[in-house]
Amino acid sequence: MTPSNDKAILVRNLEKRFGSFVAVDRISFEVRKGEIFGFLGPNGSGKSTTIRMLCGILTPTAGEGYVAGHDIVSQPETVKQAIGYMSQRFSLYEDLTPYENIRFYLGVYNVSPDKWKERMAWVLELTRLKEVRNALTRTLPPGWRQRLALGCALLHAPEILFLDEPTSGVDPITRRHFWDFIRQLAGEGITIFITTHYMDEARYCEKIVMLNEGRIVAADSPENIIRTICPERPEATLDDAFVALMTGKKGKPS
Ligand SMILES: Nc1ncnc2c1ncn2[C@@H]1O[C@H](COP(=O)(O)OP(=O)(O)OP(=O)(O)O)[C@@H](O)[C@H]1O
Repeated sequence: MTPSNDKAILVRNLEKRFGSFVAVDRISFEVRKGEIFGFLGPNGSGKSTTIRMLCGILTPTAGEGYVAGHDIVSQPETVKQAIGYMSQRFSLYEDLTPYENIRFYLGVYNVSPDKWKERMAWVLELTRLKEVRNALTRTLPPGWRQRLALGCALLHAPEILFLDEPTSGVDPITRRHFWDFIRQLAGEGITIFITTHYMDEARYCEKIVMLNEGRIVAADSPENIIRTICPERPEATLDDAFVALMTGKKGKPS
């Protein structure tokens, strides 16, 4: 298998075992460049394990994967340079200021020092945090900290952004603003790979892969998944389709 030009991510028969336990069971999927791609599944279904393999920090036990054209097994370091990653916990130093957090991540991502000033200004502008750049991060509202974490993940101008449950614990308005931001980034050509437990926001994804017990149980647009899984229920939601797929019950009228 070789990566093609319009694919940001290409995965074939990817597997991860921990001893005899199969956490990710030979999954295959593709993500187009600039796509907003949703990776959904219940707790323990293998989402984070897959993300860790795609980010080059966990070695698969079998299968292949290419991220931004780089082999996740033989080129994990180049993969890391091409991606941004934001976790549920935002990974910020709460006792540092936004300015100091950004300064820290410029070093982590190996951004060349002659670009620091320009990237710092760019990120403070993008995240609308210029006015509070010298306040303590822990004093900022969750939505602002979320923007800061997202900005830090973008400092090295990655081609692909991995967002692992980025909206956990933030209110619905902040979530909506966050999604406006995500769409803006995708519009600029950045590929978005996102996991979420909120089905209302998964509807914003152009394509979704649903995972259960390490296996792919659905892969399509949200609309097509709903139509296929709940064919007799025109009012069905993605939530209904998700529950039907995870419990093995057909999406019939109750
Ligand atoms: N290092 C490890 N050693 C053994 N088992 C592991 C290890 N990492 C993950 N697992 C197991 O693999 C399975 C998949 O875990 P994973 O964290 O990928 O799920 P997830 O879909 O991301 O769940 P969540 O939504 O709760 O984050 C779980 O049963 C987990 O206990």
